[in-house]
Amino acid sequence: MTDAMKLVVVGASGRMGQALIRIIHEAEGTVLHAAVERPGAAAIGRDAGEIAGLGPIGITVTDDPLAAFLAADGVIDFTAPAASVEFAALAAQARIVHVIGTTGCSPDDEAKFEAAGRHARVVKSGNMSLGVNLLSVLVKQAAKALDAAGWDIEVLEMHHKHKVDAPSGTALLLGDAAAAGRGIDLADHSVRVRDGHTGPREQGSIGFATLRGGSVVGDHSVVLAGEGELITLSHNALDRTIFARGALKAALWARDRKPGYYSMLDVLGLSSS
Ligand SMILES: NC(=O)c1ccc[n+]([C@@H]2O[C@H](COP(=O)([O-])OP(=O)(O)OC[C@H]3O[C@@H](n4cnc5c(N)ncnc54)[C@H](O)[C@@H]3O)[C@@H](O)[C@H]2O)c1
Ligand SMILES: O=C(O)C1=N[C@H](C(=O)O)CCC1
Repeated sequence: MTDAMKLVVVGASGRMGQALIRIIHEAEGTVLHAAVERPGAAAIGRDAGEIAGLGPIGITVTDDPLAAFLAADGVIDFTAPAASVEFAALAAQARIVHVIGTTGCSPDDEAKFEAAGRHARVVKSGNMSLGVNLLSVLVKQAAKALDAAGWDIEVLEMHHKHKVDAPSGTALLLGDAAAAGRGIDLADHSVRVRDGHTGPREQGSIGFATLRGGSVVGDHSVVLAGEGELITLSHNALDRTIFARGALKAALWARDRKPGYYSMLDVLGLSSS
């Protein structure tokens, strides 16, 4: 029997960090090895279980990721772009699994994650849920089937008021799926803001609309708008545990892989769809 996978949660006192600590605590086959927060965070020195609402579990939150990664098998990272870049270098040094859920990363950050995949087993996705990844496959198929001359594609998203990046990682993932279906590059065809006298819609563009408010966990719709009819493909996240469960699945999947840069579609066996 293989030993339980020893996981580090970075960003331990964040919304996702707490959800991850709870999920790891109840899951079979994984154990919380360490919990890391940024220097100066109120959680440093506190018990990780207390922070996540479990009661004490004997893991003290630290601000020393290098020491935390040393004897670990993997790190799960839902933090911020600069922090994830730093963790990618450390995970590559330790040659462990690095599951990255952080969104809002720049192309330069993405290049660093890919480079880290030469030594670490990196899994990165803008959305770790099964539902959104399956939705992306459907969006790709729909965009392929419906020609750009007759069908316009718009991606809508709403998240809680604390979210700091836009469009969401999921919206971009769905936009990428639509672009892949059409055989185009999203960067050359996306319209991320409309304001003032915009003129008519450019044929073949993929538009984004962002809403922020309240405690919405994550709602996404891809609208395919034709003459006289609309197709809407949607996903509503009701609870953050869907992302935490997906991240855990990714860590366990990556444990026996060779070093590389993987997506959630690889984990779910949907990458050839
Ligand atoms: N891919 C997905 O499925 C998915 C799902 C949910 C959230 N997210 C993304 O995950 C990220 C975090 O979301 P959240 O709602 O938990 O945010 P949050 O602000 O509640 O938590 C982020 C945590 O990271 C910590 N952090 C920042 N820098 C750090 C550092 N250098 N070292 C250690 N900890 C550090 C912060 O102190 C904070 O506690 C965001 O980018 C969000 O978009 C992705
Ligand atoms: O709460 C967030 O922040 C979320 N971020 C991801 C995104 O940017 O798509 C996934 C949904 C929740």
